[in-house]
Amino acid sequence: MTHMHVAGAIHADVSSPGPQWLERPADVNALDASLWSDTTFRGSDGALVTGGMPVTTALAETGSPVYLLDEADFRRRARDFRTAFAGWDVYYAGKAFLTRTIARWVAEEELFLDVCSGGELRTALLAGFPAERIGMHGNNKSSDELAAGLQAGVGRIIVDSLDEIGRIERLCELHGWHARVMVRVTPGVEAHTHEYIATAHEDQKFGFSITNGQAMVAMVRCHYSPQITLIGVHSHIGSQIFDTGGFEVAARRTMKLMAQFRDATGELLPDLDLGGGFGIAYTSDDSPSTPDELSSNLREIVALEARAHSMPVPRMSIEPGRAIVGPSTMAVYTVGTVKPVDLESGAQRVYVSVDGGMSDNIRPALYAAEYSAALANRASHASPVLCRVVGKHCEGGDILVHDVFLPSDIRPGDLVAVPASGAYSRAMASNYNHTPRPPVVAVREGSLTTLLRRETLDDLLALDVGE
Ligand SMILES: Cc1ncc(COP(=O)(O)O)c(C=O)c1O
Ligand SMILES: N[C@@H](CCCC[NH3+])C(=O)O
Repeated sequence: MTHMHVAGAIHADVSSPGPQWLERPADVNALDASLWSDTTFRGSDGALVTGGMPVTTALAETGSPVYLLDEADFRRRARDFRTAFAGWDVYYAGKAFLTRTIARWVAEEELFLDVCSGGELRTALLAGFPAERIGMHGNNKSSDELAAGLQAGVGRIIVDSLDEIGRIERLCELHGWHARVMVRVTPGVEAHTHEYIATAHEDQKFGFSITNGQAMVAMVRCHYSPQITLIGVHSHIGSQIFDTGGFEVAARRTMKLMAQFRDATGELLPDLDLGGGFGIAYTSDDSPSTPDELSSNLREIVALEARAHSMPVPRMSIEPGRAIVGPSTMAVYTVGTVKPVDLESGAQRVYVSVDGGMSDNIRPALYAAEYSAALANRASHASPVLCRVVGKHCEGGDILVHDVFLPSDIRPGDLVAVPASGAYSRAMASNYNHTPRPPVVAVREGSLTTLLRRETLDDLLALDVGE
């Protein structure tokens, strides 16, 4: 069955039912609280409110598109991890999103910080983040990056190759520095997540394999190095993981390795880090665990394994990134065009093009990540229609939200907000099609603080030093 269209008209009554997991909402204006930050709700005039401010007011100030970060929500999630994991060290994973202000909040909330590049390290140090509370990651840290970390006195470097261990030794010897090191191991876990973000199976770039003996080789090498103090073992199984089974296997294998190391060398390593990767809700179909649930699961597993190997429970740490910053932030875009298309089934889908896209959120294109969205500047009495929110880039896969029901009267000039956009969106943004990257603005109690300003075309053109 095909339909005749008046330009732009939407046949709401024949909209596709959407994918199975996506229910046609009874009320298209309702927000699923599990997807939005703590302070977000639909105000009495129909516009979304976040951090005590209508998004329409925020956008009048910031321009579009923008990432609005709910500061109270970010701090609350950081605190929830710290409280639930009391006695463990919680490292905020800066790769998810890091600015100087964020580093300051992380310090104020008494978390530690995981950085994975010289740029993240510099950002943290510029913010005055205490170096001894920083852990430094990376599978190919340059000598310059290692030197910056060693000179600053970072609390630990998580080593990922024998080449890196050699590099650290040479730097320490040359400058009289000393390194506190953890060995990143690959426990051979198949984490249930997208293959690009699973990091504990054998055939990938991170870590030393426990199975083939490389992990023990690296540990022994560090143990006997005069420039290095080996403090423990690190495992990170992947990201956006819901099932604690993977952590259980990782804890079992890493603690067995620590026991074998003790038996071989007589030294009991004090530290074990189980990494980050705790999943969040991007759509109503996702049901993540709370920090309390994660904590009691992990504590139980670790206590069990410690007993099994007659060792004390190590000094434990974790590295959540997404679970702290992801839900705190919504991306807000302005609708530019609305175009209904007919599907083979005879149903219809509406393509809603916005003023951002894969340059500010690559995750749907890269990992087939699902998101949700809502009309943000007003409420609507129109019936829900199946939409696809797409960007403005010259790429068919430039999709922000594959499937979402929005009101059928959605039109150019409307604002669309995408929740759970705080992690790995702006942090992974590019300038594809010479697109300046959007700002990130914190909202709290009705006032705005810019964390990252909007990039301008002049910023981009300044890089182009040709004639
Ligand atoms: C070593 C390490 N720690 C922590 C994280 C943070 O992961 P997430 O943001 O999923 O918690 C990552 C990213 O996957 C990582 O590679
Ligand atoms: N960037 C990934 C997560 C992996 C990042 C850290 N190892 C994502 O957006 O889901």
